[in-house]
Parts: sequence; C-alpha cells; structure tokens
Amino acid sequence: MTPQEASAEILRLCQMAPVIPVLTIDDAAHAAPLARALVAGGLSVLEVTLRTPAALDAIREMTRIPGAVIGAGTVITPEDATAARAAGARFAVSPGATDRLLDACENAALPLLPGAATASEMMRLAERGYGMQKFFPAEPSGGAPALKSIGAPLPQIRFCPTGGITAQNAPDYLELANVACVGGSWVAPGDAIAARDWGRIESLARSASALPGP
Ligand SMILES: O=C(O)C(=O)C[C@H](O)[C@H](O)COP(=O)(O)O
Repeated sequence: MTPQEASAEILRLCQMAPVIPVLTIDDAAHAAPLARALVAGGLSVLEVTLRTPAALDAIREMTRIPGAVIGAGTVITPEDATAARAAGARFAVSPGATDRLLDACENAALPLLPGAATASEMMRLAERGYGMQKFFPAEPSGGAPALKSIGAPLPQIRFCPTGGITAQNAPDYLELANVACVGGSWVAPGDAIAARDWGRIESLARSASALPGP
C-alpha cells in the first residue's frame, strides 16, 4: 500500500464522524459492549490503544461488532503494526513516525495515521506521500491556533488533531479547513468503562457525533 493510498483510506474513515474515540481497555470483556455503545451513539471508527495487555484481544472482540471499524493506536514499532493487523485492525495510529514504522505499515497494507507536531515533521511525512496526519499532542503543541497557522504554508496537509481535546474545545478544531476529524478519549472515560456505564458512554458518543463536522 502506498502512503497516498493509506492517507486516502484514513481520510475516508475520518469523514465518517467528527470524532474518533481513543480507547484504552484494561479488560477485553469490556470491548464488545463498549464498541456497541459507541456505534449506537453514532461513532463507528474506533481506536484501541496498544497500551494494555488486553488491547489486542479487545481489537479482536470489537471487529465482530456490526458497523464498527476498529483501528490500533499507540502503534510504535513494526511488531506493533504486524500484531495489530493480525488482530483485525483496519488502520493504525502512531504518536510520531519512524522510517521503520512507515515501511512496516506500507508493507503490511495497514493504513497509518502518522503523528507529527512540527512543520518539519509534517513536511517530511508529506514528502513521503502522507497527506493525512495526526497533529499530536494537539493542545500542548499550541492547539487550534497553531494548526490554523500551519495551514497557511501547508494547506495540502489535513489533520486529525489528538491530545487534550475535549467536548468544549473540539469545535475550535473542527471549524479549521485543514481538519478532517478529531480524536480523543473524552467519549469513553476510564471510570465509565470500569463501571460498565455503557449508557453514559453512548450519550457522550451521541453528543460527539452531533458536533458540527468540517
Ligand atoms: O498513542 C496514540 O497513538 C494516540 O492516539 C494517543 C492519543 O491520541 C492520546 O492519548 C489521546 O489523548 P487524550 O484524548 O488527551 O486522552
């Protein structure tokens, strides 16, 4: 898969809803009801971070939920990419990018949303063909004003900003011409998952899916 093909697929997924929930799952038994609640709330593209031992099992469980499109987040190494693909992940998200990781995702035909925080990182990724990038960590890196400034010299790059995004500041990003969608963990808070409060998560997802999209 070429970087251009990967970015086209990522853009397609980003356009399915204004928000991609970033999920950290400690117990694979939570995976199916969590995915059902998010899909019922209108968010079908879900990112499961590879930060817990349960993550790959959670991805496997979630790929069975009708309507859900499951990706892996915190994909750092080529081995992460291979494991995510084998578990059924349809896309991968990384906080940054290395040549080894880009090579691995391209070779595995796993569409990657690579992270970048500076103009040089963004230009390097764009030079390789990645027109869709994750602006990470969005809020500490200057937030929506920074991304708006970046859009002046680099209008051809589109972003999914992630990191510190909330229901309150998401609209500031979603109104930018260079934003396709945002990512964030606020729609599935750890305490709600631990309490199996799927109703609360469905309601947070419903509010997120109703945000005015780009
Ligand atoms: O590691 C990755 O690949 C990620 O996707 C990182 C996430 O974007 C952030 O961890 C989400 O940050 P919050 O919404 O502030 O909790």
